[in-house]
Amino acid sequence: MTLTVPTRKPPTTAEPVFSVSGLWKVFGPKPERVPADPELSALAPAELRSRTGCTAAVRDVSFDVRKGEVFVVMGLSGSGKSTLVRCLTRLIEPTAGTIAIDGEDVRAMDRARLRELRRHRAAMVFQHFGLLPHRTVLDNVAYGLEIQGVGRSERRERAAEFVAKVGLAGMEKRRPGQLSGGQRQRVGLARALVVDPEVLLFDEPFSALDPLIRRDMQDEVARLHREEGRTMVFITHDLSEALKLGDRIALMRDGRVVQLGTPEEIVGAPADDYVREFVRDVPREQVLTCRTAMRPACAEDAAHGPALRPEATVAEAIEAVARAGAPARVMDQGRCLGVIDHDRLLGVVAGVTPEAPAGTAPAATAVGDAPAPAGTSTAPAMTAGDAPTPAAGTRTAGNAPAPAPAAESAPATRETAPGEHRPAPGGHRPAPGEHRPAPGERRPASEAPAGGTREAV
Ligand SMILES: Nc1ncnc2c1ncn2[C@@H]1O[C@H](COP(=O)(O)OP(=O)(O)OP(=O)(O)O)[C@@H](O)[C@H]1O
Repeated sequence: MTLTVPTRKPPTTAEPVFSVSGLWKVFGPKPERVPADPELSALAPAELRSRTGCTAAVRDVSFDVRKGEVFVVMGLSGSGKSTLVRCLTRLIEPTAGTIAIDGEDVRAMDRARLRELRRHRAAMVFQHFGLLPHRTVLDNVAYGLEIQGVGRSERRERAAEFVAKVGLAGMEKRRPGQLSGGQRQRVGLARALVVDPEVLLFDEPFSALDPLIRRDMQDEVARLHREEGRTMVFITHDLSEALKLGDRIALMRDGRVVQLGTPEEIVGAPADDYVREFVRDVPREQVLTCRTAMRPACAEDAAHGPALRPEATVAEAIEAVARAGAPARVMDQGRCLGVIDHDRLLGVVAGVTPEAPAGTAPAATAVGDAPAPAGTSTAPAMTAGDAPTPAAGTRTAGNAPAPAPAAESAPATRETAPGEHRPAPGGHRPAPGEHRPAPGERRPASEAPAGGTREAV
């Protein structure tokens, strides 16, 4: 699998735009009895179908989409992705549960309010974007403004701005038939963007595009997100697309969200065998970060070696360590959080957690980024008081790793306290002076992805 996962900002903890709780969508006769009856709601999909004739496309799903994040809904065909996202704006009527946008109850909205929701607040970009064939590119983009009643000259001016923004300047007068598939998709994107929605909902927008154009469009979405910080919900069944674009990923199976977390959490700590199978071929070094891979620093290595940010990928660390010929320091605001050496790098690539080198004492030290001049005393070794302390509610050393969260209700992500060592997702948090592989984190070498499947960033 080729993967180009950008170094990303830590996941936002901003307030939710969408809040979804206990959501069900059941197709079939008398659908509301399924979520209401614990016996029926516990049935496996095939049994539910044979006993009731119903399909539970979405089963008791809860999550928040936070302001400014790209929230990816991923899963195999038929897992319920489209149904779930269509429920958000009631393009499909939910059977049970609650949905709120900015605190407003979506299920209580009347038709006019719903229309307003779909036109102004949560615009959908479809795979088949339904461009109007007899209109020019400019008029297709302006269409969304036209239904909003914006005057002709203003809407043409704004449309031209968004045509340029998606890289189609000069093509304003063409008709959709004179465009390639990728260009048409850009028109669809500009048409959704021009109405300035709070949230963009993408339903597998690029799955019909050939791989190169697809990558182009993914980059376009990533760029727009970077520049505008717009909240996006993005459906895909393509893992590399999910890892590339998603700040967080909800992985669906048979209508349920089986895991919700950052790409790093999904790849580093699959919640079950299904997720593990999904992420098996992912080049871990391109997803896992230095914060996850590092070991505690000793006093002497806290002052030497190349400096990396905690969010840098292990792939970046491999390059830095190879160039310097020495372990890299993971630095945050002048503080050495830990060290990444060859053992750690190999451990990530092989999918195993290396044992600590004998005698390694952890040292989290407040030192400058610049290496200490030769002959000066190195930074002081960490005192007990400096020890990275787990934030309240997190695991402490020695605890078995908590199973990765099955849904939003579990703490899929959390902010890291300043100076705190963030544990490998599902992995281990070493106690001071201790290195222990986390149970369940160690993968047998036979399971490690073959070297041949990996490609450089
Ligand atoms: N109108 C409907 N009536 C009955 N069953 C439906 C209906 N729409 C969807 N389903 C069923 O609900 C389940 C989820 O479908 P959905 O389209 O949400 O999945 P998906 O993950 O988006 O799939 P894909 O990736 O193929 O688009 C499937 O079993 C599907 O057959």
